[in-house]
Amino acid sequence: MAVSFEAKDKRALLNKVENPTGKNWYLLQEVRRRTEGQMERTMSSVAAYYNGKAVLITGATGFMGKVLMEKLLRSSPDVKTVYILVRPKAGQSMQERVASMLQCKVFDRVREDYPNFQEKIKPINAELIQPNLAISPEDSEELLSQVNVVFHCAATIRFDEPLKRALQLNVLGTQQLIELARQMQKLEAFIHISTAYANCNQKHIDEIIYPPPVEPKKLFGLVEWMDESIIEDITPKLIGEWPNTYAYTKALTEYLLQQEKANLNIAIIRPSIVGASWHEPFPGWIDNFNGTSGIMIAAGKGILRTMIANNDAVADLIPVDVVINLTLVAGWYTAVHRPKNMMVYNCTTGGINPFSWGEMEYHVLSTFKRNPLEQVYRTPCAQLTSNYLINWYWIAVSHKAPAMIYDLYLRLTGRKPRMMKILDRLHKNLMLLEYFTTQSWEWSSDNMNMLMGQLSPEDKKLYNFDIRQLHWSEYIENYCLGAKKYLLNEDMSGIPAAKQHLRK
Ligand SMILES: CCCCCCCCCCCCCCCCCC(=O)SCCNC(=O)CCNC(=O)[C@H](O)C(C)(C)COP(=O)(O)OP(=O)(O)OC[C@H]1O[C@@H](n2cnc3c(N)ncnc32)[C@H](O)[C@@H]1OP(=O)(O)O
Ligand SMILES: NC(=O)C1=CN([C@@H]2O[C@H](COP(=O)(O)OP(=O)(O)OC[C@H]3O[C@@H](n4cnc5c(N)ncnc54)[C@H](OP(=O)(O)O)[C@@H]3O)[C@@H](O)[C@H]2O)C=CC1
Repeated sequence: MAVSFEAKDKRALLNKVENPTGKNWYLLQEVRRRTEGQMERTMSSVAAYYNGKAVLITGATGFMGKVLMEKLLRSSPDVKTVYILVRPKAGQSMQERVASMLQCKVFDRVREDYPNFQEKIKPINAELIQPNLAISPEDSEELLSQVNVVFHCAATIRFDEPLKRALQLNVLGTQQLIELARQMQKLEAFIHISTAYANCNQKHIDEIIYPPPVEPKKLFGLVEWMDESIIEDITPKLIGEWPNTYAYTKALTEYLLQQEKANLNIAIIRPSIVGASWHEPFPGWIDNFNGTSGIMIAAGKGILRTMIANNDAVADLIPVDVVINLTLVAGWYTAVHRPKNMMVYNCTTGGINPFSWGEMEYHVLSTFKRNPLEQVYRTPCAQLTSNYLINWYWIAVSHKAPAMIYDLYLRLTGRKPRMMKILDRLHKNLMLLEYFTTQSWEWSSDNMNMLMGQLSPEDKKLYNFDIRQLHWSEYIENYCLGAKKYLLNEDMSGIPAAKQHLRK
């Protein structure tokens, strides 16, 4: 439905209509939603700031990059250009990748509001681990003369990434981007996305940069000349207290940014475990199986029956739209207020609106019992335990034994056995996540609160990151339904059949 509108007139019109009903009600709700959105935009300092600006985003094809791009284009439709660094991948050229990405559901809202939004996007062929980011001289020249704000989201987020590759991409890639940023003539802000777990060797994490055990630059030489297998061998010694190469390289990157900052206006955003959208662009929107989502689905499918987690530990989940709203506001604040020191924003929920793994278990299972996934393997029924012996027992009884029987049945009916393979992957996944599900951390959030205090009432609504308003039960329900819809492509109309299958 294409609705064109002029905000003030439509608002006046809407106020005259009393108690609309039926079809009109939906139409008027739609007009009201858009009108209010437009009025907020016209009064918003943050949205106004990005209008007319050239913005560069790395990692735009990723989970958070897509949400960032969508929100930026929807809230500041007059943004001058959104440059995105994209590499060719899996036999697809950069252009093909961007074209298929823009078809994604995540862009439906901006597509509806601004059908020509793609015209603002300018993809740049780039590969972060290549010298000079493999950007052509012409593209480089354009970026240097145009870009006002950089959002650096690209990273490898795999916990099992070999150290060499994680260093090359997360640390060296950022170093190269900073070198490029230093030459940008109109640069006003550089926003780096880190992780709240970069300093997970600390129990209380302040909004400061902690010195890493080794100078990042000392490791650069190592990456260049040392054989990959030798680096693998010394990885546990090098990463020390860190649980994986991902968190370790993110810590090194933060320190590197502080060292390389010079006169750049840099801010660091540290989100905790980023989950599906709370509201925008759609409640429950998610597009990957990382971290929580894959485990939720395994529980919903009845495959996961036991896992190591402390029921009382804080599950520091943060919705992706909250992170993106905070990121856009931080970009505005950094550019306009130019804080003297590099600001770090811990973007977490635990200290403000805590939620535990035990509560998570309850809400996930309850949602999937009411709204089953299609073709479930067994009834969703999982338990979290911190007792390794109990967990080991349930793995044998409730994971492996039924999987062996099921695989035998598949073999006997002429099909390929697959359940043990799925379980092996799940167990590897759970082992890597265990570090995060058995402990709690405390993050200070003074800078996030300060940022909220800087916002006008309109900006607070348009860029909402006030997680005190988050109702966990509702959020987790939407998250599970979003995983069903957007990850597994299951239609809600299939729920009665799924329920019948579950009963069988
Ligand atoms: C009772 C319920 C209670 C619920 C409790 C939930 C508890 C969750 C705990 C979460 C803790 C998370 C802590 C994270 C904290 C750090 C936050 C950050 O900064 S970290 C930033 C966040 N970083 C992270 O979270 C990274 C964590 N993950 C990793 O590092 C890796 O995934 C891995 C090493 C664990 C497994 O690697 P590997 O074995 O190689 O497997 P791949 O992954 O490569 O997937 C291969 C293919 O399978 C596909 N697929 C996957 N799952 C499912 C599924 N369930 N179905 C269907 N399909 C699935 C997948 O799409 C892929 O397809 P394709 O692309 O090939 O077509
Ligand atoms: N998801 C989470 O739970 C959390 C994420 N973060 C941080 O947020 C940021 C974004 O994470 P998220 O969106 O989840 O991650 P994704 O894995 O979804 O996206 C990663 C992005 O980085 C790009 N990228 C990876 N390698 C290269 C390369 N060599 N050259 C160019 N681009 C590359 C990917 O491009 P391509 O499509 O080509 O692979 C993709 O666009 C990261 O910095 C991460 O550390 C922080 C806390 C939690």
